[in-house]
Formats: sequence, C-alpha cells, structure tokens
Amino acid sequence: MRKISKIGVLTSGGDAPGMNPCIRSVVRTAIYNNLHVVGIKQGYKGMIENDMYDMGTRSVSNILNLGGTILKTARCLPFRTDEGMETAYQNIKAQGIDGLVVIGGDGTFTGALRFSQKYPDVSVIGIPGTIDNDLYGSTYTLGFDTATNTVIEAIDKIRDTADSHDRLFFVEVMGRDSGAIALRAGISCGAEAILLPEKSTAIDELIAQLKSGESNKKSSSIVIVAEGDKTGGIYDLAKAVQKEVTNYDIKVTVLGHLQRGGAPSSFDRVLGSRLGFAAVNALIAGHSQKMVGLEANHIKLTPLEEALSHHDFKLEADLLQMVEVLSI
Ligand SMILES: Nc1ncnc2c1ncn2[C@@H]1O[C@H](COP(=O)(O)OP(=O)(O)OP(=O)(O)O)[C@@H](O)[C@H]1O
Ligand SMILES: O=P(O)(O)OC[C@H]1O[C@](O)(CO)[C@@H](O)[C@@H]1O
Ligand SMILES: [Mg+2]
Repeated sequence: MRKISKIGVLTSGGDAPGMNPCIRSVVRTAIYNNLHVVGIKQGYKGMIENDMYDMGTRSVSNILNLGGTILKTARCLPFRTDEGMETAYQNIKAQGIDGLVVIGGDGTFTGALRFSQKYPDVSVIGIPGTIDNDLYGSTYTLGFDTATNTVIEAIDKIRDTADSHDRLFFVEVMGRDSGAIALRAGISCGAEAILLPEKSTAIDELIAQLKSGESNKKSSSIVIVAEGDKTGGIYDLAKAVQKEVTNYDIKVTVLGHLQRGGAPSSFDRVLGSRLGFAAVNALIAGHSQKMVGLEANHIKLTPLEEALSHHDFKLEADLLQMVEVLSI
C-alpha cells in the first residue's frame, strides 16, 4: 500500500455552500494523522499556475459558517489539454504532494479521473461538491440542501406577490444539465409545473394545465424552469404561454447566482465535515480514483468512473408524479 505524506486539497467548478466546512475537515483530519496539507487555489488553475500554500490547523478557523470557498474556485480550460495536465503534474510533484482531494462536480471528477489515469502515482479522492446534485454514489452532494433552501425562500416570496396580483410566474433556477434543484424546489413550493433538462415538456400540455388551473380558480401559478430546460428559454416560453393563457398576467424571474451563495445549512456543514474526514481516511487506507459519498446515512466509496456514468437517477419518479397530482 502506498504511504501518503502530503495532501493537496482544491475546490473546482461552481462554488457550493459546505465547501468551507469540508476544507476545514480535510485539513484537520490530515494534520491529526501527521500528514502535511497544501491548499491549491482556484482548482486546477492553481495546479497549473503553482498557486499553492501550506495549511495549518488555524488556517481553517471560523470558516464553518462561510459560504463560497476560501480556496477559491475556477473553470479551467487549460486543464483539459495534455500540456496543462503535465504542467499541473510537475507542480504537484515539485511540492511533494502524493494525495489529492478534489471537491467539485461532474466536470471536476472527469478531470480528476483523466489526471489520475495519466499519473497514477498521485492518489486522488473526489468529494461531491456541487449544488447540482448530479453525481451517482451520494444521495446528496455538498451545497444542494443550502441552495434548495435559498431557492425555496425566494419562491415563497414570489408566491406572496403572485397571489396578491393573480399572476403566473415563470421562475428560472440553476441547473444547466440537472433538474435536481427545480424538482425539489417545485415540490417544496407547490409549483404548478416543473420543466427539467432531463425531460421534455410539450408546450401545449403546459398551457392546458395552466388553463385548467385558471378554471379551477387558482389565484396564482408558479412554473419552475431549470436553466438547462430544452423548451427554448424562459422568456420565449413565457411569451408563448401568455398568448394562450390570457387571464393571468405573466412575469419572469431569473434567480441566478444568489442560489450558490450564503451560509451552509446544518445539513451541508455536517455533510462537508463527514466527507472531508472520510476522504483523508480513504487516502490513508490506500484508495484512489474514488469518490466519497453518503448513502443511507453511511459513507460509501464509489469509483469515479461509476460516479460519472449514471444519469437521471436523481429525479425520483414519485416526485415527478406528485407534481401533477398535488397541484390540482
Ligand atoms: N474532460 C475534462 N478533462 C479535464 N478536465 C476537465 C474536463 N471536464 C472538466 N474538467 C475540469 O473541471 C473543471 C470543473 O468542471 P465544470 O466547470 O464542469 O464544473 P463541475 O465540477 O461540474 O461543477 P458545477 O457543475 O457544480 O459547476 C473544468 O473547469 C475543468 O478544469
Ligand atoms: O455562471 P457559472 O459559474 O458558469 O455557473 C453556472 C452553472 O453552474 C452551476 O450552478 C453549478 O455550480 C450550474 O447549475 C449552472 O449551470
Ligand atoms: Mg457540473
């Protein structure tokens, strides 16, 4: 079994509430086990640009309650190239790093898997940190709970004004390829319809449903549209529906990046702490190319390849069915 002596930790892709508690956990678990820890700034960009610093126990004090990531994050195009990866590898080796903890989403894991296949002498463990909740092997990813609660708070407020004015609101939530936030927020806020990237929606069916709401004397309606929905963009969709659904005044709200910020929920603080602890222990135990996740309240290791290979599994069929039933 390969002995790990120095761990590098980074956050990559979109930031997610809970990343800071997770970084704290990685750093302190590593130091507790007499390992050195290096913080890598801005994800893979910091690996390529050699932007790294030694982390001590006090470097992660009082960050449990902070949204975002103290390590900063980035979407790094050069890491997709062989030259970029080689530079990153040389910098990692020069630092003496032999174990990497990468906190991010599916793109981050795709990069991590390619990197560790090319350079197997660096062990890599992934931690699912994305508000998109789109990784197999962990029921929840870090940040999804907080982001969903942020969305719910905003939509509840929209419902107040929608109801007062008898309006129909189209609300766009994040999820370029994932409908996880849209679905959960939709159930939580009693949305009349939810449009998801994973499932096509016929506009005429949506219009028929909204018209039936009108005739059932609904005083407001909310349609949640995930960013990646394929119907053609929220503004055009609202226009097309307004032509047919004339009794309601239609408004559009795009929630945008406020969904990614804010203090992590209790759930995400505990999840981040558990996953950080588990990731370091997995490296010590000799694992590599795996993701640590939480399923049925137990820590589980899943090969990165498998974590990336399943799609649509998070859109629970009963939730999809319920949307129609509970919004009559
Ligand atoms: N095929 C790939 N090869 C190498 N690196 C990759 C690849 N795909 C993604 N990456 C790296 O991972 C980074 C993060 O990926 P991406 O922007 O898709 O975010 P993510 O990790 O999926 O997080 P989120 O979806 O929550 O924003 C990319 O900017 C890039 O540096
Ligand atoms: O503006 P950015 O940082 O590219 O983020 C947008 C994307 O990142 C995510 O928020 C996930 O972090 C996706 O849902 C969204 O499509
Ligand atoms: Mg992603």
